[in-house]
Order: sequence, then structure tokens, then C-alpha cells
Amino acid sequence: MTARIPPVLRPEHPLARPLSGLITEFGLEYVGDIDGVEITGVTLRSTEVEPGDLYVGIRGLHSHGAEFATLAAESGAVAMLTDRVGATLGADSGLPIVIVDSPRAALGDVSAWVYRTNEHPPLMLGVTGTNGKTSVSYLVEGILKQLGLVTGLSSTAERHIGDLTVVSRLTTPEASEMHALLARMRESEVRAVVVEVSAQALTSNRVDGLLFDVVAFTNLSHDHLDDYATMEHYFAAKLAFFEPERGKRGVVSLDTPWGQRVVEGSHIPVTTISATPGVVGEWNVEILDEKAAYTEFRLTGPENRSLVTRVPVIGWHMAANAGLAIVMLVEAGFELEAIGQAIRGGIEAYLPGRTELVSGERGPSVYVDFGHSPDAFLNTLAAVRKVTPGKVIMVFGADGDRDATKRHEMGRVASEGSDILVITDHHPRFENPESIRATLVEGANLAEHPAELHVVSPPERAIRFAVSLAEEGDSILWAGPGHQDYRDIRGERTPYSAREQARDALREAGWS
Ligand SMILES: CC(=O)N[C@H]1[C@@H](OP(=O)(O)OP(=O)(O)OC[C@H]2O[C@@H](n3ccc(=O)[nH]c3=O)[C@H](O)[C@@H]2O)O[C@H](CO)[C@@H](O)[C@@H]1O[C@H](C)C(=O)N[C@@H](C)C(=O)N[C@H](CCC(=O)O)C(=O)O
Ligand SMILES: Nc1ncnc2c1ncn2[C@@H]1O[C@H](COP(=O)(O)OP(=O)(O)OP(=O)(O)O)[C@@H](O)[C@H]1O
Repeated sequence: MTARIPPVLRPEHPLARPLSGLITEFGLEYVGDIDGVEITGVTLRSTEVEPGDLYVGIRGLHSHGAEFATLAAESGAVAMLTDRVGATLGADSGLPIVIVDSPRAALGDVSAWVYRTNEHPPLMLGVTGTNGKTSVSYLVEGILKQLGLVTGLSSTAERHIGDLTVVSRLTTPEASEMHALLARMRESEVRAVVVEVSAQALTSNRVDGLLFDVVAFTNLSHDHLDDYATMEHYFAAKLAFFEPERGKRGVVSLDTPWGQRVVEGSHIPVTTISATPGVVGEWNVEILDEKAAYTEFRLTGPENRSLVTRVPVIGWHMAANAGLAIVMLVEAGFELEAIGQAIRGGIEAYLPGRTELVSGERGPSVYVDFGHSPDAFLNTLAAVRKVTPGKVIMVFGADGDRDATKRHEMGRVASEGSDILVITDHHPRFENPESIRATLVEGANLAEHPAELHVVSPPERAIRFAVSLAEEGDSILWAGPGHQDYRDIRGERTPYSAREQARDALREAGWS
């Protein structure tokens, strides 16, 4: 069985706009008959064309979208926007063709025009960084709800429109899908939208046509070096968020040294926040209490204004994320006192698969986490250790066909921070799972104080093995799968839930 590809949310009552208006607005070149052509949507996937769509033919890594122009026309596309090569490729489709130098670069502005998303936009808040984007986004959404607003969210895990939830495909959707989502949010009277913005999104124009009221940077650490040649290139991709055409003001965490580099390179006004002892920001987070059910902290800002609240997840890094979320809202114009009042009993947010406790009251604590970088492991292991009286057991595997250079360090950090380490598989994709495991073992062997090491495959056996070693008072951290509902094995998305596997393993071991 193959897992279903999640749908793209579009407006339910799209308004038609004349193609001639688009051409005049942007001064575009075209061939074919545009008389009377009306557009109601935009897509760059021929398989998802809806009648009335402007089909955008983009040159990709594998194909040129314009090759599918005839297919798009058969599905109801009324015109194509593409480059010169695409115009030749799609000439036989019968569609009028609008020609631009870079369809990807035009996609955001064109989609904003078609969906009218630049007219009276909601409050827009965006988060970038290596780790913590999803967590900060959910926390901002949670606080906004506690302040009484109707909210929208676009994250790696889910897209939310008020109470409507759909599973996400990419972390940040392509620009056409982003603007369609915003148009649908407007129909539901969403007042504030939080968007998780990946480096890839900034590099490939996915947030074009949007102007964020507040943009935020969480941290930067080793990841995605398959997409970016060096950490400097990866950093440059993130820094591009701090430009006046992307955001009005920024909030920067100083918890990694890259934060100071963002402050220095930013072309918009920024404020800073730190949760790291010894590093002082304009805003500072001080941990007051760490329990299995929550982390309590004080946030102090300029003129010693402060608030105390709780975030319902373990770890200093989650308090850092929550502090960042609050400061984003202060920068967006909310009074700190009003926020403090709304969250005085704690921030109400459910973070799917982010150090999520899936065990019950009896037996070992089992956390399922989405961490897949050395820095994420370091922080989650420290958080689990703080609330574990007994042994810390870690289960993890690494992504196939994704940045292989981080695998040794993942193995080393995992072995250093746990008492028992069970190396297993994650998404092998087209790689040999055995050789991924072997690299992780090499990394684990580099630890100065190595954990007891086991290699168990597949992951459903690994979690059962980990549970068999665990007793009351121990914790198991299963890092990698988080909220995901599939495993990618040779390109096939097989339905798979780590959270369910972990619960089943506990039940089978008698820990109901
Ligand atoms: C490297 C990358 O970003 N690739 C994206 C890119 O794919 P591509 O260049 O290979 O496209 P292609 O297959 O050559 O097709 C070219 C065009 O023809 C279209 N086409 C193609 C075939 C067809 O039958 N019909 C059709 O219309 C495609 O929709 C596309 O518009 O354009 C596709 C269409 O939008 C994206 O789905 C695809 O994202 C892939 C799936 C991906 O994995 N991206 C990752 C790297 C990514 O973006 N990740 C980030 C960060 C995650 C994190 O933080 O961990 C994210 O934001 O998700
Ligand atoms: N502020 C932080 N600093 C370091 N690690 C963090 C932080 N926040 C979360 N993490 C770790 O990173 C993992 C991923 O968190 P989250 O999903 O919020 O980040 P993300 O940036 O959205 O990740 P991705 O880019 O993979 O979608 C968490 O499960 C946790 O292990």
C-alpha cells in the first residue's frame, strides 16, 4: 500500500481574473489568443490542474514542466506561463502562452495577483532556521489562539486553517500553493498566519509575493549540505529572509553563533533573544523548572518587562522556541502584558512528533521526535536526561539520499548522550539501509563515553527491543520519524507511524 499524497488547499470560491489584466499588469510577452481568457487558479503540476488554471511550466531538475502542457490543457488549463524553451515545448498544446525569463521567479507575484493575496493581507509571521521552525510556528499559533484570533499555519507537519487540518507535503509549499492556501484562509477569515520557511524555500522563490510583518531565525547547525555546498552557502540562503522585500522586522536567536551573523547581515531592524547562559540578548529566557510534562521559564525584555509561563514540552530549547514565539508577537504589535495574561496558565499547543510523549502512566517514558541533525540530538537527549531518573535509551536511523556528511556526528552525539543506543533504519529511499547503519555505527564508535550499542532492523523490531531493555523510570527517545505517517523505501511511501509502533510495543510488553 502507498501512502496518499496530501491535497493542496485552494480557495473554495475563486474569483476569475482576465489573463489580459495579468499581461498588462506585469508588461508580459505572449503568443496565442488571450481574448476572453479568465484565470481562477495557478498550478505548476500538470497532474493537479483544475479547470480555469494558469499552468506554469517550470524547468526542473528532472523535466521541463512545459512538456506536460497538452496534459494540462486536457485537464482544463486555460493558458501556460513559461520560459522561451517552454514556449517551444508547449507550442502544440493549443494554449495561449505567456513568456517570462524565469517562470519560477515570476510564480509568487503572478499567484499573488491571481488570488489577490496582496490585497488586505492578514498578519504574516515567518520562521526560519535549522531546528525549531515547526515548534516555534505551532507555539506562535497556540498563543495567537489564546489571544482569541482565528489563525492559519503552514508547517512541515500540517497546514491549518482555523480548525481545519491537512497533512503537509513540503515544509514550505511552492509559491502557487502558498497563495492558494492564503486565499482559502481569507475565506475562513483568518487574521494571522504563521509560515515555516525552509532554506530551500528561500532559494527557490517559494515565499515570493509575500511580505512578512515579522521574520524570525532560530539557529543554524549542520544539515542540508547536500543542497548547499558549505555552511556559508546554507547560511546565506537563510540570511536572505532578512531583506526588506521579505520582512518588515526580525527576531534573531543568539543561541548559535550564526545568530550574531544574522544581526550583522540583516537589512531590516531586528531584536535579539537568548536562552543560553552567558549570552545576552535584548530578550532573555531563564529556565525555572523542567518537568516531564512542561518546561517553565521567565522571559525578560527591555526595561525589565517580563513574564513567566510554561511550554508543554521538555527541554531548554523548547523554552527558547517559546520565548522566540512570544517576542515575535511583541514585534508584531501585541502588548507583552496581554500575552502574559493570555498564557499565564501555560502555552496551549500540541506539537506533533516534537519530543512527543507517547507512553502512559506506567512503565518507561517513550518520546517520539523529529530530530534528524546532530544539534537536535544534543538538545533532545539533554532534555530527556533531565527528566529521567533511570537509563536513557535512544533509537534512531538516518535519512537515505539526504546529507550523508552528518551521519558520523549523529552517531557520535547519540552514543555520547545515551546509555543504550539502538541504531536502526529510517527512510532508506534508494540507499542501502545496511551501509547507512554501518556509517552510524562508525560515528557511534567515535564517542568518548560510548553507550552500549545495538543494531536492530527494521525499526518496528528496534523499538520493541528498546522497550524490552527498559524499566520503570527509564526513557526511550526515538528520533527521526516524528509526526510522519510513512517510510520512504525505494521511492514507495509505505504507511508507517512511529507513534503507533511505540504504543503497540509498550502494550505488547505489558505497559498499557
Ligand atoms: C530539489 C527540489 O526542491 N525539488 C522540487 C522541484 O522538483 P524538480 O526540480 O525535480 O521538478 P521536476 O520533477 O524536474 O519537474 C519540473 C516541473 O514539472 C512538473 N511536472 C513534472 C512531472 C509531471 O508529470 N508533471 C508536471 O507538471 C513539476 O511539478 C515541476 O513543476 O519542484 C517540485 C515541484 O514543485 C518539488 O516537489 C520538488 O521538491 C522535492 C520533492 C523535494 O524533496 N524538495 C526538498 C529538497 C525540499 O524542498 N525541502 C525543504 C526543506 C525540508 C527541511 O527543512 O528539512 C522543504 O521546504 O520541504
Ligand atoms: N531551538 C532548538 N534548538 C535545537 N534543536 C531544536 C530546537 N527546537 C527543536 N529542536 C530539535 O529539532 C527537532 C525538529 O524540531 P522542529 O520540527 O521544530 O524543527 P524544524 O526546523 O521545523 O525541522 P525541519 O526543518 O526538519 O522541519 C525537534 O524534534 C528537536 O529534536
